[in-house]
Amino acid sequence: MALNATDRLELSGVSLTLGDQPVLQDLTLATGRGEVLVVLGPSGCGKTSLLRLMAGLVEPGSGTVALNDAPPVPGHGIAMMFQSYRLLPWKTVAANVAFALPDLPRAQREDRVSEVLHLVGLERFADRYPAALSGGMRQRVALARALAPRPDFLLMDEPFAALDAQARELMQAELLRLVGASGGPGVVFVTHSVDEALVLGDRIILLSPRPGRIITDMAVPFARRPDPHDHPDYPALRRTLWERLRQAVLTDPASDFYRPG
Ligand SMILES: Nc1ncnc2c1ncn2[C@@H]1O[C@H](COP(=O)(O)OP(=O)(O)OP(=O)(O)O)[C@@H](O)[C@H]1O
Repeated sequence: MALNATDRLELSGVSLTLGDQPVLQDLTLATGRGEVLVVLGPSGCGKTSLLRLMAGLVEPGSGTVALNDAPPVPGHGIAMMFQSYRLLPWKTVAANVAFALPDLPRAQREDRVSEVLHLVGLERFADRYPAALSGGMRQRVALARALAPRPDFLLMDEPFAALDAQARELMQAELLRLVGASGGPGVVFVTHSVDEALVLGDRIILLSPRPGRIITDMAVPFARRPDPHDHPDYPALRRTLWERLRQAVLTDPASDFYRPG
């Protein structure tokens, strides 16, 4: 996929230690607006820490992180989404989305809120409270809130992991539709699921157990196709990723699965 040269998120030789734990080691990668980069890896390998580095919430111990050639500043050009919806229960859907646009004059803010609620199909629910919505709908509100300030990049930390299978599939399709639209952000999407990685990713990086290193960086040959599961390359790629994940976990001395000898 051709990356947009003007909106780039780049890591160069990045390592991170938290407390006395080396968490990430020598990561070099670049992504751009319009790409869905999936980060796959075993538990505790540093996936969330990688997103926090990209958002400017932590600084690397060595190496550099750059959003459009400058260190990322929290809240500028980057939005985050998590497994928990993090909605304010005492505010309506519209007010939750508006919360992401504190600097816009009121009329413009209302227009933008309507626009993004329309994008995610929730315009009829603008006056409801989160408690009255299903999990999938709440996650749509969180997506609308993340997209409202038109971020260059959307960093997503297992955002659909708590949804039931059907809602998860709908949200995956929704995300690809929104990213595919012109002006859609670049996405860095963390998941434990090989299938989710293959359905969503233009590119997949696989991290080793902690300290996380990139052990695979692959383009997905059927990215953005309808019905990716039916593509002839799907089973082989799925097997390859599973095998690499399994090997990484089995050879990790810190893993519960490690069996010496
Ligand atoms: N503030 C901290 N101090 C020390 N260690 C930390 C700190 N924050 C995270 N860690 C450790 O760093 C490692 C990476 O954590 P991180 O949450 O980035 O991994 P992850 O791949 O997202 O995990 P999971 O898949 O379980 O969500 C973990 O072993 C965690 O215990």
